Amino acid sequence: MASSDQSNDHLVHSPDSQHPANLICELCRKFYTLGWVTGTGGGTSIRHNDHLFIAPSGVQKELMQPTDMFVMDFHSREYLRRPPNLKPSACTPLFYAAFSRRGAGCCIHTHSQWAVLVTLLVEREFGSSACFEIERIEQIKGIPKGRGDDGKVGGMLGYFERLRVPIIENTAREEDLTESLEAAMEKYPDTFAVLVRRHGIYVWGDNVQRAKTQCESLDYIFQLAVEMKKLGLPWT
Ligand SMILES: CSC[C@@H](O)[C@@H](O)C(=O)COP(=O)(O)O
Ligand SMILES: [Zn+2]
Repeated sequence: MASSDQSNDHLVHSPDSQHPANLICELCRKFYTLGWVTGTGGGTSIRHNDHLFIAPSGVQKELMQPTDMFVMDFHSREYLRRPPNLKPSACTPLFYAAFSRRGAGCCIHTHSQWAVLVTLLVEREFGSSACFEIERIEQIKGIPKGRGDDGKVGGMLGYFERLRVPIIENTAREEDLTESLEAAMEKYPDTFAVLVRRHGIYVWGDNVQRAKTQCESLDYIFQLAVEMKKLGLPWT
């Protein structure tokens, strides 16, 4: 992309609070108060039509401005807008996997301590991927069941159904998680989230509202699961 395209400011300037560049900043401010994007970790990306809105790497995510956002073309994967002196989030290939493989409209990455603790409570399984499983908790109904053959979300999990969230092993560099995240998506076609051991979680949804509420439901369930484990109560 020509360097003149770096100043495509119209892509991120909008008085509309629901514009992706504005929303990412607002969401990250909220997520910071929850401990989800502390110390520059974590982040959020939104797809709007063929534009992907991506935050910079290594910045305080709760202080970002709309003009800090990168904009990538979904099909060519070229940057239509690159703020000077910033690098795109290292999570970009993982966000891209959610957009391209799952048709997501938003993907959230948190470093929530509840997500990290849950990954420490599930044994690493030799030769097969590990998975967090829980059932008979009301908040499970905040998580979608998966997609039908038509590609549409097939309703929410029921109270008596089991929530499964695959866990992948962490890597030294965020980008290097991409292959195992994609493998977990293949193995668990119904999942809307993947935990990363000792690191956090990626949660995606058809749109911002769904990704956010699913992430909130999961975080609530993880906190509960950690407390249940301390009390010796079974998850399933
Ligand atoms: C506290 S550094 C965390 C990063 O290495 C990474 O895990 C992360 O979630 C954020 O990456 P970033 O490139 O800043 O968007
Ligand atoms: Zn991370």
